[in-house]
Amino acid sequence: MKIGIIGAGKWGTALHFALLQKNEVYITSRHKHNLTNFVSLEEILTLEYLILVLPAQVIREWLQAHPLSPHHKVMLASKGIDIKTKKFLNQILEEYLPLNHLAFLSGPSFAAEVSKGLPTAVVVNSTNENLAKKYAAAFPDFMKAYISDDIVGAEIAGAYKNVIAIAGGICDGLQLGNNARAALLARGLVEMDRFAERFGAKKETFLGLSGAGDLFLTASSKLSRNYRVGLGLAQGKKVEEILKELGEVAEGVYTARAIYEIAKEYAIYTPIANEVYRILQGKDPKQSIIDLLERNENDSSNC
Ligand SMILES: NC(=O)C1=CN([C@@H]2O[C@H](COP(=O)(O)OP(=O)(O)OC[C@H]3O[C@@H](n4cnc5c(N)ncnc54)[C@H](O)[C@@H]3O)[C@@H](O)[C@H]2O)C=CC1
Ligand SMILES: O=C(CO)COP(=O)(O)O
Repeated sequence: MKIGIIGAGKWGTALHFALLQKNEVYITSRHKHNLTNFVSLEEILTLEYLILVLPAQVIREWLQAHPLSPHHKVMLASKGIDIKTKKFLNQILEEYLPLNHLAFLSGPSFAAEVSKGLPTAVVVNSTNENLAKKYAAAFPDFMKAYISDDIVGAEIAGAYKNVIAIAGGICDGLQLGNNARAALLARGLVEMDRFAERFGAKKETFLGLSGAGDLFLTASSKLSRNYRVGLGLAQGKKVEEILKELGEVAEGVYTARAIYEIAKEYAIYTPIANEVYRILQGKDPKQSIIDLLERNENDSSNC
């Protein structure tokens, strides 16, 4: 299969390494990289099967500047929610290509481990089963690719887990212990599912790789940029300083605001995401812990 990857950050280059095992893979980025088959964007756009791996907050402007053609098929590998429009990334891509030309990649997949060829499981989500199978078949033997049609669930799970991962970093940074982290991840998963089901997502998506799998991976490891943001916040650092030190994208910082605003508009109970948003705005993380431990009549569901 000939594949064109757009974006040569950590995840784009990891996918380039992995997919080269079984495919003819080309890659492009706004800056030149010394990678096999690094070509111009113009050359990439002559290919039919593409993978878009840019930070979520630039996807919309990138698509506006580089309109895709009707023959393109795109698998989006980014995770986030556009804060300007409050749209999920599948909603944005559907403005540029028909749904049956789109697939969305989700699941527990640190680029650093994929680049080492370590065993990884992902999910290719599409309403077009044949397209999902085609992209899934492109993955190498060390990456097991499942398929699903729950695009909304996968998109929300992949975005929301980054916000809970920031909370996980805060929890460990404050040395609150294993009991606290377990409670946080369990209640975070319930919150992710509660939010997503309002937009038609399937509960089973949150019990699988896209939800629980990616959440447990990201919210407990220093390999996660979002978890490391949480560690910095627990040390009292400002988010601007943390992101400067990080030098890479931490999607949860933007997704937290998107979820906070969407949840307010739709009256969805999202206590953990709300506290992460408030901490990013300067609230003392220790006060957030106190507030989250307070009983609330909304807490009874899905214990
Ligand atoms: N790193 C990882 O382990 C994983 C990342 N992802 C997702 O993949 C997406 C990309 O993440 P990473 O590659 O890790 O980020 P990164 O920070 O390593 O790289 C981002 C890339 O996007 C490029 N870029 C930034 N602004 C741009 C613009 N306006 N136009 C064109 N290119 C631009 C940068 O030059 C850089 O090459 C994110 O949504 C992330 O959540 C998903 C799974 C794993
Ligand atoms: O999405 C990821 C793993 O599945 C990467 O997480 P971070 O963006 O927090 O590094």
